[in-house]
Order: sequence, then structure tokens, then C-alpha cells
Amino acid sequence: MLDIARTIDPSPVEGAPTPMMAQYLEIKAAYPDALLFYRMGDFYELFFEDAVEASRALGITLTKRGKHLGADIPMAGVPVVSSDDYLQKLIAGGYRVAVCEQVEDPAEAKKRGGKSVVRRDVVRLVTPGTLTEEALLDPARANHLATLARIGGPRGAMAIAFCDLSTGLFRIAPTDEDRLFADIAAVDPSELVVPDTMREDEALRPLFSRLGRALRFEPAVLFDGASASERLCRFYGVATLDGFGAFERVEMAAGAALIGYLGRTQFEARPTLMRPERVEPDRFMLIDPATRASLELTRAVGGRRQGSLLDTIDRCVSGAGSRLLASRLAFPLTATAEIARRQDAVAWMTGDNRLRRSLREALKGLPDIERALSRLALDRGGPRDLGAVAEAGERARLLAGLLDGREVPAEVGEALADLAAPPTELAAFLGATLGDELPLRRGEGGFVGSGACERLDEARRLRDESRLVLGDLQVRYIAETGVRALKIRHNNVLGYFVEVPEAQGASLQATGVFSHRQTLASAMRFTTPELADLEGRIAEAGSIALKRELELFSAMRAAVLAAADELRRMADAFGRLDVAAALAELAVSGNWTRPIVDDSLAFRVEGGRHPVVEAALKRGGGAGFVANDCDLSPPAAGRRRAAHGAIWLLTGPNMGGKSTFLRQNALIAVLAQIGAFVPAAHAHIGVVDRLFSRVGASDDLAEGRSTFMVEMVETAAILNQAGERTLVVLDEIGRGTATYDGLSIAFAAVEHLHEVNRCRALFATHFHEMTALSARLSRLSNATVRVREWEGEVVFLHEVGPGVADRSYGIQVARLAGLPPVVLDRARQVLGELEKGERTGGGTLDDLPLFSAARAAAPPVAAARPPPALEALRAVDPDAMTPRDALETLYRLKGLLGS
Ligand SMILES: Nc1ncnc2c1ncn2[C@@H]1O[C@H](COP(=O)(O)OP(=O)(O)OP(=O)(O)O)[C@@H](O)[C@H]1O
Repeated sequence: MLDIARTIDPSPVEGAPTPMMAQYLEIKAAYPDALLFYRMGDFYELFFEDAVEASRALGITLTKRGKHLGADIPMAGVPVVSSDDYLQKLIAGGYRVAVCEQVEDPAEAKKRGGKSVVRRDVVRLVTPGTLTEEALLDPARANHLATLARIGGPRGAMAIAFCDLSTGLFRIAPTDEDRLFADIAAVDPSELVVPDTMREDEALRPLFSRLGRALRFEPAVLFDGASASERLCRFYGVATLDGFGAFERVEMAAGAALIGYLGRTQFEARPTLMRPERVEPDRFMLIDPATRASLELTRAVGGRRQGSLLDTIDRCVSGAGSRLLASRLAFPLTATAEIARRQDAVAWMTGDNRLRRSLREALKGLPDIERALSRLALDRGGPRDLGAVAEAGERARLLAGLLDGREVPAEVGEALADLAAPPTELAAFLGATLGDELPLRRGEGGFVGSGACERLDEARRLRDESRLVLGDLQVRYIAETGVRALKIRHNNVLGYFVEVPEAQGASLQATGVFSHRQTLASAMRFTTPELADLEGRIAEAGSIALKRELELFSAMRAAVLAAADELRRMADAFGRLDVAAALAELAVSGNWTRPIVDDSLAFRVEGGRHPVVEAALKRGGGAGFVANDCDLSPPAAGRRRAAHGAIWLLTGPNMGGKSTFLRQNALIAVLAQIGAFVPAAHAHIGVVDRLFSRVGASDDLAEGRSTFMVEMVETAAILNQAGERTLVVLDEIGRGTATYDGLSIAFAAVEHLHEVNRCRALFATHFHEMTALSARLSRLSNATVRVREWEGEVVFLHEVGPGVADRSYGIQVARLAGLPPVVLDRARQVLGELEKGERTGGGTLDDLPLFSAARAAAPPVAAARPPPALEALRAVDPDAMTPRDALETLYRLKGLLGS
């Protein structure tokens, strides 16, 4: 981007910039890293490099306007009315936009003298994390702005603060080096603001590179811990933060940085952020970014929502519901009581299909009041936002009526109380004031209903009557002049005027009543004193009406904001009801079941299914999903040693369904802990505190690591962090290196999980040699995915049961994939050789499965002989040599090398 500071020449050689350009340059200099939307009438104009960039990014025309330092000034513009669309594209493209408005009436500027420029100022910096407009936001997704603070250098205490400016949510979470990436992944920020002192921090580099354009560095003073508490107090207008809960200093620093950043982007507009809520670290299941990606919880491969678990299970009928469900999926709970509370609500909703349908009907198309409220608070709201609040009140009454007199579970009861929270006078005021058809913007009025205000009705009557008088006047003028084509018209330049065909113009002029205003190719335009007078009266009545409407807008806005807390509670209650009803709908339609979730170490799933694969198979219309059992519960009680969860070692053919089975069990744990029902016939889940899943290739090559390296880094994290409450799901660890090394690593990793981590785990592998481990490791059992061979074809049964797979059927799968027959034939030949070698091979090494694999891995060619020089060297005994022997041997060896 052009360094604008350079273009401001204090002593321009070729003449000073125009006053307007001087103003532009001065403002732009303060926002070197944002595109400046400079308001000129009905357009936002961009100049210089900004214009070039915007025209490229938006596909809008690049023009010129005047000269600066002797060169043309590139210019591009977007109409104010459609600026939201352009903003959306720019923000999605990674730009920040400074919106510069006219902040005084042009008439004021004129008073200062002919050359004065209207005063302008940046009123808002639009960044990915600070959007509030409906058009710029996904209704089903929260838009999080987050800050990361650290006190005490690279190993110091850390905290993340995050808010959704569009809904007012504000949370602060303590974190540490181990869990930082997982916590950031849960928040999934659209923008993460960090102090620039972290810029060179090696440990944070992978995080930063993953965030890409969502990352923003700001000066460290924004994160100052010493003044943080005071800054937070000032924002909330309180003397102390004691009433907010106990926050550590670093947590306050993160929170204050967030408030500070909002100040830098929102300027005078003050968002209504709720009081910060502390995220207790142990309250949620810890899920690292690789696990989230592998399980495709809220985003599928490629970052899209479509195909993710969220997409499959989201039956919500309102934006607030979808957002809440997404947030619950990002933060599964660990406290059984809280989980049970949510389950109770879902279970209750499954019990009465008619009631559930009525509830969902009442929630359908619910306006997004959380976002409307935020826009109103930032003074960016319009009449429709007030309308949204009014309508939400009606929906709340409708819902309350449906549930009236019923015995409801705690979560539903609380939601009902919250629905009744907003004052009834507010609903009455909005209902009596707003009209039926609400325009998007308030500027042109027309949103206050008739009968709401006598003064307004009076002004409107006057305006409308004057318009009728205009019609009468036209009839009279036609009669008086005899010109039948005479019309009274209006435009923004002339106001009201009389228009006649050019040929009749002279006769009008001759009357002396009509004064000439304009001659066009085919028409002449006139005005009369009567018309001017009428116009004056219409304009006056119009402006009185508009002024009154704007006054009423302000009054309604103030009333809404005065009840902001209650309205937020109401909005939240809608979301909770929607989620409970949606999960119940899902449970009923998909035949899901309520899992037992307790503090044991059980993990028993009967008839479990993978919700996304099952849905895809259903859509495909082919064979249905084969349900499977999984039991990782501690082996039967009664032993003296504290029991720990079990490990299943899963072998089976390629394409047999191993990955699906692994993932489905992890997903069932997540679903159970968000308080949902699960796709199974029966499930008993002892709370999982951390979930690790490595299924499918993860691709971190962008961070400069090879696939194998990434796999090892991730395996290291699991082996270092998993505890007895953890659930680990690992697929084909060790596949990205030589068989020998890979098998050894997989072997050792399973031993470690069993002996040290003692966690519940599912481990899928193609190293069949590992199944021998079950003889040594008491809590490890072998499971396999069954296939049937039929007339040389392999039939996948997708059934998981105890046992060991005898082979991988890789070649059959390769055939299905369309490998050339000649390659398949050769592969069969090589496999035959290998298997023969394995059968005939003897010796003690074969007792250990590891070494039989090593043998199997050897290529089917005669072992290469070591070089002769090496053989000769091996025969040498240096201790028995004279110096002369040694010298001769050296010459001999050298000779051998040369041969
Ligand atoms: N339980 C099931 N019921 C029906 N179809 C299934 C089931 N499990 C898997 N499938 C189907 O089989 C396909 C392959 O499954 P999956 O990827 O889990 O196999 P895999 O054993 O992990 O294979 P590989 O070892 O080659 O990675 C899936 O895409 C799905 O369509």
C-alpha cells in the first residue's frame, strides 16, 4: 500500500493540494494499513493506492480525479446505499476499512467561507472481528474478536479474552502454553489481537501462521496489566470489579486490551458488552486444533461448515439457536450436573411431538434481537432493529402461552422466566409506535405508524393534503392554459415545476404567471408563486414529520437500550429453547438415545453410528449404516488396583470402516458432553476431560513440517498430556516412515498409553504384528473390522468385533481404485514372495512380532553384499598388528576401494 505520509509534501513543487485533498491526506495518514472510505455525497470514494486495490478486489471501475504532485489521482467509489456488500467482500479479502463520514452539515462549512471543506472524520474502523451488520455476518456463526495477553515473558501467565460484538457476549479464559492452541481453536476467532512483543516468539509461530490474516499485532501498551483493572472499571462505570468475579491480572489485561481495541475501532460508539464471564478451564473438554479438524466438529475439511458435525446435527430454526449450538459444540462440558440439565430439556422435548412442533413453529424465523440490540447500541441500528425487538416480545408471549401450566424441566423453566424479563411497557411502546412496513434506514422516515403521535399525524396530513392540492392545481393550470399535456413534476434540482412540450412553452411564458426555469430538447419547465408556496409547505410539513419520527426513533432506541440486559436474557432463552427442541427433533427423527454421563471411567456404546457418514449414506440411498459396539470401560471391578479404561487395538482391511468407527466414538463422547442425545442404542460415557483424535492425514506442510514430523509432534503431545480421563483415538500412527521405524513407534506408543497415560484409547493400525501386545497388556484387547471374501472379491461388512485381522486386502482395494492390471499382477507376485519368506523364515527374532514385520518389510531381492573394503576391514584385528601391518592394511583397503 502506498505510504501516504510520503505523498504529503509540505512544500509541493507543483502547487499545493486542493483543500479537500489536503484533508483526505491528513486523515489517510492516520490509517496507513486500512482502506479509507472517504464520504462524498452519496458515495464512499477511495484514492491513490486504496483506489487501485479496491478496484482490483471489488471489480469496480478505476477513474481519475485531479492531480497530486503532478500525477493523476486514481479514484474508485462505491455507493453508500450498497456499501455493505462491498465491505463484506473487502473484509473477506483480508482488508480493514476506515469509514470516514462528513461530520458537519455542508451549510456549516459554507459559513466558514467559500473554500472550506466539510469536516470529515473516521467514525469506524471495520475489521473482521468487529462487524455488526446483518449483511456482513453469518446468522449461524458467532463472530469472535479475541485478545491474547501474557504477563512475565515467554513462560508467563496467559489469558484470552473474546467477545462477539454483534451479540454482546464477553468472556475471559485463563490459559497456558500447553492448552493455548486448543483454547484458541475453541474460540475460533475472526480476529486475534496480540501484543507486538510476541511477534518474534518461536513457540507461537505455528499459531500465528494458522491464523493468517485473522492475526493483528497492536502495541504492547494496549495490554498493560497495571492499568487493566482501572480501564475495565471505567468501561463498565463501576468502582471495582469485585462483583464480576475473581480475575487474575493477566485476565484483566486481556479483557482491557479487548475493550481498548474496541475503542480504537468503534470510536465514539459504545458497544453494550455484557459483563465479562470467566471461563473456568476445567469446565470444558479440552480439544486441540488437530482433533477439531480431524473430527470436523464445526468445519469440514477445507474450512466449510457443510459436511461438518455441526452442519449435520443443526436442526435449529433461528440464528440464535444455531450460534448457541455451535458454541456448545466448541465447548463440550465436563460437569455431569450441567450436562444432565441440558439432557433433561432435550428429553422433555422428545416426549411431546405436537408441543415440540408448535414450539419450533413459534421460533421459526425469529428476528435476531441479539444483533439488532448491538447495532442499536452502536447507533447503527434502523427501524427494522426496533421492529425485531417488538416482534421478539410477541414471540416470547406466544411461547410462554404454549408452555403455560405445564410441568417443565429446570432449563426450560429458566428460559421461560427469561422470556418474561423485558418490561411490558417496552413492548407496548414499540407496538404502539412502529408502523407495519419498516424501512431499513431511519433517514427518510416512514416507520412510525399512524395514530402513534398526534403532531406527526398532523404534519403528515398537511404534507399529504398539499400533495392533493398539487393535483387540483395541475387540473386548474390545464384549464387556464389550454395545454392538455401540462404536468406538475418534481426533481431534486428544481423541486416542483410545471412542464409542457417545447412547442407550448411560448404560450405559457406569455401569461406572465409562469416563470421560465429550464428548456430541454422537447420540453420547457416553469414555476409559479403558488407552486413555490406549496412546495415550501410540503417541505416544511415533511421535515416536521421526519424530525418527529427521528425523535421517536431516539426515544424507542433509548427505551430498548434501557432494557438491554433483560432483552439479552430473553434472546438467550430463545436460543436455549431452540437448541433443546432441535436436539430433540434430531433424536426423534434419527432414533438417538440419551446417554448416561457420569464421573466413572466407563465408555460403552452399543449400536453406535457415525452421524455424518450415516446421513451421507442415507442421502445416497444405498445400503444403510452398520451400527457397532465399543467398550473401553475399565475391566470388571473387583481388582485391588484402581481400574483404568481399556484400549482397543483395531486391525482390519483398508476401506473396512476403521476410521469411521474411531471417529464415531469420539463424536459420541462430544455429543454426550454437550448435553445432546447420541446416535446409538445405548451409551454410557464417563466424562472425558481431554479428547485427542488423529484420524486422517493432517496437513501442516504450510508450517514447514513434513507429514511424518507433524504426526510425531502430535503423538508427542498426546503421550505427554493424556491422563486417565482422556479419550485418545489414533489412526495408523507410524505409517509415514519405514515400516521398521513406524512399527516400533506404534508399538512403544501403545505401551506408553497403557502403562503411563492409562487412558481410554482406540488405536487402528495395519501393523498386524501389534496384536500380540494383548498377551502382555492386560487392558488391551484386539478388535477387527470384518470382511468376507467371495469369488475373489472382498466384501466389506463394516462390522467391528473382537479378533485380529489376518490381512489388509490392500491389493483388492487398489483394484477397486482402478490401479492398472499389470501393476496389480506384479503386486500380487511381490506379496506372494514376501508371505513365502515369512512362512519359511525361522530363528528366534520371529518370536517378537516386531521383527517378523521387519522381515516382511525386506524387499524380495537377494540381500546386497557389503562392499569388499568393508568386509576386509571387518576382518582386521588392530590389537594384533604391528605399525607396519597397519600401514600395509591401509594401502590394501585403499586399493579395494579403487577397484
Ligand atoms: N459402519 C459402517 N456402515 C456402513 N458403511 C460404512 C461403515 N463404516 C464405514 N463405511 C463406509 O466405508 C467407507 C470407508 O470407511 P473408512 O474410511 O472408515 O475405512 P478405513 O478402514 O479407515 O480405511 P483405510 O484403512 O483405507 O483408511 C466409508 O466412507 C463409508 O462409506
